Amino acid sequence: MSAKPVLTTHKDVDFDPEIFISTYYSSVAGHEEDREYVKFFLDGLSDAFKSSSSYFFLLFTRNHNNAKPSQMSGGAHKITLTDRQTKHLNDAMKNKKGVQIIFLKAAIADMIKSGGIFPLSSVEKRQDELKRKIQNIVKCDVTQPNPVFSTPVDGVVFDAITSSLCLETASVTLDEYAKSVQNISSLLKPGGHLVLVGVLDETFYTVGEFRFKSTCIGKDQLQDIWQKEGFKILSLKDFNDTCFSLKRGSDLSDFQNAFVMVAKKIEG
Ligand SMILES: C[S@@+](CC[C@H](N)C(=O)[O-])C[C@H]1O[C@@H](n2cnc3c(N)ncnc32)[C@H](O)[C@@H]1O
Repeated sequence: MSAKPVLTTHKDVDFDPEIFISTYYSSVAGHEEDREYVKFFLDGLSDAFKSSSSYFFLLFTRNHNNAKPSQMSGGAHKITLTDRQTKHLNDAMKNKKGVQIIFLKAAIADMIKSGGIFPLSSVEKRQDELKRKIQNIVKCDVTQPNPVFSTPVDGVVFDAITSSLCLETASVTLDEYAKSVQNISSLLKPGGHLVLVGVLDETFYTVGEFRFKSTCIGKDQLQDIWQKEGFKILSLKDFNDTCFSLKRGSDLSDFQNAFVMVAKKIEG
């Protein structure tokens, strides 16, 4: 029998992206307990970005074209990648065989086989295109008032931000979550768009020997917090409405639902 995972938080322990990917994203269906939630995210992001879901793993998208959400994937030509840990992002950029944190080749390949979003010939092209657009990889801590504090992007306000499965794991209480929302909002220009991927009603998720605590946030609380921060929610798709009810209680994670939200920071 394997040892019981150690309960911790992202503040205390770095997680291992290789174990994370092999656990949750080994195929387009995701982990068997998660019942195609990866496909739900890809489809949801595909709708949000219209022509591409390549930004699945990108936290912050900087776009100098003032693009609308439907134009963001094509329009964004300067992208900044951020995370609390940046080593895996740097490795992935340097080494094609490195951690495939940006492109889930297996997942994309499966989708192609099943007639999904990507034509086969475009996968490598998209990968190269995205690599060209990534200008910076910088550390960020969403729990801090100035989350991206390192040069060269300190003080920059972004045209669009995308964040995936980060906010709920960066904190534990709803108050802390709301503070992270405030911190992220300070990085987005008024009128800018946010594309947010997350899970609902989750208290933990497990990566290898560590069980990370998570903010247990419901759909209404999510909307409430973003609206109070001055965002207009343009769309909010959730897994249980779109696919089927998860109702899970697993050793891996206890999230009950997942969502893709598109919101706009209100001007003035
Ligand atoms: C569940 S993983 C999600 C990884 C990836 N974005 C995805 O969608 O699969 C959570 C990520 O949040 C990052 N993270 C945790 N706390 C953070 C913080 N305070 N600020 C920024 N990133 C944080 C972790 O380093 C990790 O990469």
